[in-house]
Amino acid sequence: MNKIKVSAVSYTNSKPFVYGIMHSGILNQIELSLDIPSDCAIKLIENKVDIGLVPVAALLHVPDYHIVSNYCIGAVGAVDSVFVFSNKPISEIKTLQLDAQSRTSNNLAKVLLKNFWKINPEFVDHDQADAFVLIGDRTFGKKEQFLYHYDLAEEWFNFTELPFAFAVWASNKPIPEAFKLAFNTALKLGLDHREDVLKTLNKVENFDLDDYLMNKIDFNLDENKLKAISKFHQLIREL
Ligand SMILES: C=C(O[C@@H]1C=C(C(=O)O)C=C[C@H]1O)C(=O)O
Repeated sequence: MNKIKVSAVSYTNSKPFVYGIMHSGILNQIELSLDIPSDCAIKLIENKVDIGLVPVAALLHVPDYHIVSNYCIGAVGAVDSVFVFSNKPISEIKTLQLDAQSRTSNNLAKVLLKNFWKINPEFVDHDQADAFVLIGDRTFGKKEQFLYHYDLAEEWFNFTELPFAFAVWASNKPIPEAFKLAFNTALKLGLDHREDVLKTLNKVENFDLDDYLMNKIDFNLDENKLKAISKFHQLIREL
């Protein structure tokens, strides 16, 4: 049988999933790659992989997508790794630089700027902007370096009273039920072993990795996160 090609996110938030895949029998049915989120998106859209831990904003560009797991990269309130950083308060921001590694958070910033903060900054492609979006491990320990930091999952919660899902496991074609079952069992194994995953990680200054993987990232793709995804998609379409 041909192996199922899977692209997972290369950030710390996905380490429990990768641990689960590496420590279960499913590994020999999979060709696994670890990619930055924007590459996960491109690979799924261009059919270079069958399944991706894909930024939810990119699902709008996958014609026939199927969510293949009840797990995700989400948060209920603050996530602690997706920010707009600035030395000005949000109301004074005139220019904003997006994060080239992101698909979801860039769109989330645009949605919140328009609908929640109700400002209309220019999106620029240089690092002299008043503010910038940054996601993933590159944000760890950086909060104190700026006068203002806006956690976008927390701001989404303030705006909608909903949790948020940044990335979901989705395929671009139907996937056999038996594989899906084994895949989800592997993901669960990883989540159940987060303490072991944490033991393998190097300490990060000014950042609580334990709190991040045990509390801040919410891995369950429940009803309210699905509701959030559909609201988010609608707001992206209206941008
Ligand atoms: C919470 C995060 O979620 C992520 C954010 C993504 C995005 O903005 O496109 C995609 C995948 C996730 O890794 C993070 O990376 O910090």
